[in-house]
Amino acid sequence: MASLRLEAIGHLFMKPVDLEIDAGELVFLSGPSGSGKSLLLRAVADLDPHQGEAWLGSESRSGLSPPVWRRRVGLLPAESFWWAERVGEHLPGGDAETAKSKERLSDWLAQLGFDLDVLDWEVARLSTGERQRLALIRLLTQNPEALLLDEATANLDPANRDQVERLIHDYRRSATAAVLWVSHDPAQRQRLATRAYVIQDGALVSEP
Ligand SMILES: Nc1ncnc2c1ncn2[C@@H]1O[C@H](COP(=O)(O)OP(=O)(O)OP(=O)(O)O)[C@@H](O)[C@H]1O
Repeated sequence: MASLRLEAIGHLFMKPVDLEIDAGELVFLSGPSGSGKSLLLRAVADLDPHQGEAWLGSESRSGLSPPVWRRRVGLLPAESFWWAERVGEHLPGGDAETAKSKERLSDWLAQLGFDLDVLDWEVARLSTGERQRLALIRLLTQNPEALLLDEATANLDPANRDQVERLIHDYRRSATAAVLWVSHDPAQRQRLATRAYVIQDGALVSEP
């Protein structure tokens, strides 16, 4: 239930950005390859050196420890990182037996086309699209209050893309989460967002 506010956030390739996303609002961000979209999300998540400050409601990022900030402002990177052998090891209560009693987790898995036995799968066998969908579920299990999504549907076919869009929509509504979504897809912007920005010459420009 908090807005996400960027105050003069800048990095090596970008002029400082001021942007406020209301609680429950979804804002799109696009721009040419290499224009600095991912670096901007990483700066907001405090993963790279940068200037400026970010706020979640009235709480500043610098007032919170980095792990707490990153749990509350969840980043879905374009390429997810997996550190354990099996999918379920990356999720709280992520073994198939416990997950049965976790209605939300099993619902999310079903919504994205997985049975509970996916939790026993080895990460090494996951396709790119499976990784992407499971990384989203992993992120949501941490109950983030705001989302930073880096091309969340880039590797998906239209049916899976629609399912992911729906899940993010439902989560945004139920958690009243502010969402900043990097996407190259103008049709996706038309479907989902009321406000969109593009990075041009290192600056954030509002799109009509
Ligand atoms: N660690 C780094 N050191 C130096 N340059 C970097 C580093 N990370 C990214 N860059 C450069 O910064 C620029 C912006 O990168 P970024 O990943 O933000 O682009 P992007 O807009 O997300 O592009 P794409 O749409 O292709 O994903 C690129 O030119 C990239 O090569």
